[in-house]
Amino acid sequence: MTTISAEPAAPSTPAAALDLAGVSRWYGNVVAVNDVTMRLGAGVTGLLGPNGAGKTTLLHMMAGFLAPSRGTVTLAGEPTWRNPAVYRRLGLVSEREAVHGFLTAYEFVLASAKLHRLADPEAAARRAIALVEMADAQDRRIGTYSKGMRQRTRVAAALVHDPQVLLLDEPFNGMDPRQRLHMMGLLHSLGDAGRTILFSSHILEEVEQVSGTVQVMVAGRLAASGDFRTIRRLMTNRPHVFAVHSTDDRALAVALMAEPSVTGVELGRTGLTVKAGDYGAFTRRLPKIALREGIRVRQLLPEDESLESVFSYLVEA
Ligand SMILES: Nc1ncnc2c1ncn2[C@@H]1O[C@H](COP(=O)(O)OP(=O)(O)OP(=O)(O)O)[C@@H](O)[C@H]1O
Repeated sequence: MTTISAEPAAPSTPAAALDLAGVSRWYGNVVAVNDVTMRLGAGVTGLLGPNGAGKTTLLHMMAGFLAPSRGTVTLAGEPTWRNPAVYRRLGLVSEREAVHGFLTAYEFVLASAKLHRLADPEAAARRAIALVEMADAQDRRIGTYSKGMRQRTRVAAALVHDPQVLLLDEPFNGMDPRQRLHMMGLLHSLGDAGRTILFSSHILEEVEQVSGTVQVMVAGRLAASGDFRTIRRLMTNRPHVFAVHSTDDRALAVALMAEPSVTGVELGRTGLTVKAGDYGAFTRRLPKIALREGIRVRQLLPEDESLESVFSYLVEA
């Protein structure tokens, strides 16, 4: 993990909890967020879920940009929707946001400071830029920056008013590994300084590396939440599904049913569908069983490895 040399200042007021109580949001017939209840406190939380799970909608409701159709989002007890007092305590880095390439980072962040009507916008812009380690490049045009530098500039703009809560929508998208590490270090140090940081991602590894706590969303619902080790265990211990075809599927099915690593076998027209609790144990055992039974395995294909299926397992669990 890279370390951030500029010591991030703690927010001027301590972090307050962001509370979601029975929050739903629908667009016509589409239920984007369905009855989500969660509490976020100081530190880094990852919001994990496949595309379309409702992460962006949830973040926008948290930030007060979107009204919940039902339920409430509150920061330290105050609703975030239509509440300018709360906007001063929150920052949002949205997923896609065009930044004028002809501006310098300093000009861009300064504009954000002025929008917030800060007493000393110049000092606030310089402080936020130092926090994301962009001071050296702050007078260059944004058009000349790398993706990671542009992203850090947007984080600086969202931090310029020293918010207690920072929400980031897919901040690692399109970054190379070095830029990722840098951004991870930055989020860590902001969280360690007492801010409430929530970032969304559809990649478990990303969330694992940055956050202590993970909230998993699937199809608008909160499917799981907890420490990343618990989430990882839930995801890797799920049953794996394999398509198996051999010279004698019927005999192989009988032999497999006696195997402890196998939790289900189905004989179909094109072969067997086998469910196994442990991926490694099953793939090691199968050739041995086939040899013992005098059967030749013609095909072994894992069937169920899409991200969506992993997530839907969590919903069913
Ligand atoms: N303005 C809108 N009008 C209609 N449907 C919408 C609107 N915004 C989002 N949706 C739908 O709500 C659901 C959740 O979308 P959302 O963007 O919140 O998910 P997400 O997890 O952020 O996914 P992604 O990472 O792909 O942005 C999707 O089915 C999406 O099509």
